[in-house]
Amino acid sequence: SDSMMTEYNPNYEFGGNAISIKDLKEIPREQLRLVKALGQGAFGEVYQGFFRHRIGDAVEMPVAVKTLPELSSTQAETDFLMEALIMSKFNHPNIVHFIGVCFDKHPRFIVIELLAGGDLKTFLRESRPKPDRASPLTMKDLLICIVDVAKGCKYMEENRFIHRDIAARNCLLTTKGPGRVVKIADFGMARDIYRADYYRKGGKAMLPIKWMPPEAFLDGIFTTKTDVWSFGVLMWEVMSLGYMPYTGCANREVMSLVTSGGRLEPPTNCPPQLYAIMTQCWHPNPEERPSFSLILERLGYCMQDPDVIRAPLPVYAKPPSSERDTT
Ligand SMILES: C[C@@H](Oc1cc(-c2cccc(S(C)(=O)=O)c2)cnc1N)c1cc(F)ccc1N1NC=CN1
Repeated sequence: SDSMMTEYNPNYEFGGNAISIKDLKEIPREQLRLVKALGQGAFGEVYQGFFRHRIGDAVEMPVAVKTLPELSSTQAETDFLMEALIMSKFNHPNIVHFIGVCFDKHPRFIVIELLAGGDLKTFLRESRPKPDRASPLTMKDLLICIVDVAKGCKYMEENRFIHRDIAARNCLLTTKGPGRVVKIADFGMARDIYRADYYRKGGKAMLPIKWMPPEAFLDGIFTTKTDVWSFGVLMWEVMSLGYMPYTGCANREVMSLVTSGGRLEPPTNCPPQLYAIMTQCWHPNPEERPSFSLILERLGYCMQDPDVIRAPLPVYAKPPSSERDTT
């Protein structure tokens, strides 16, 4: 057997028990059918495909397949394994469902549920009001997206798992249409840090500075309150329909702005009750930031508040020329 099976077999501990590679569900490759590329993941191409539970089954389940290129470093192999271990332990409706792996030989695959609505950031940008049509979304739709992510975050908080990269780009939708459910679907940052006790991908360039609190980018301190800060930025992303936070600012400018108390402005038409939750998530003192269970409670009140629910979404306004989107 090759390096994946022998040299690197890091154990992973989640919610009290340790697991390792042997606990991962191995899928026979013949039960998988890759159809089309969805885009580049952190390692290699991500494909849309189908998974047949049993050979001969007529029913095929749509899946997303993360691939690890054959010529990958040992580090990448370990990271890939760690990501599978992390995802395999979650069990929550607002966290992407892990199906299994093909680790018997190259190319290695991680198979997860396919969320046909694509990522949340793209969905928000596509849902902006256009000159010829108002946004198809209501304030309630946006609030439901935010509540879905908060539920996933609450589950991670309860299991003392720190995600480190909560952002609209890392969330997916079951569908773009009504009844959509948002799920947290990318654990790359947590995987990197879990495996190495410092962030090794090379300096600040790789860090999601605009989603990080001061204690994280200044002192490398990460707790569940780090995810609370990032969740506040995700709320801002949703309410602005997918704008890049701190539009036009470089990471260094954001770091000095935020450390001197500067914060994101309320998005157009954002109900003050929602902006209040965002600013609580951005409290300079991590302990003063609300827990995800408290955030969910406050979001619940917003869902019951007609002033919030009935607030209109912004009508068509030419995006500011400086709204350069670089993610
Ligand atoms: C790994 C990948 O996972 C998925 C992507 C899409 C998915 C992503 C985009 C578009 C479509 S779709 C609407 O064409 O079916 C489906 C659907 N389901 C997934 N499980 C992913 C998870 C994320 F949290 C964020 C982005 C991506 N990727 N990776 C490569 C492209 N996106």
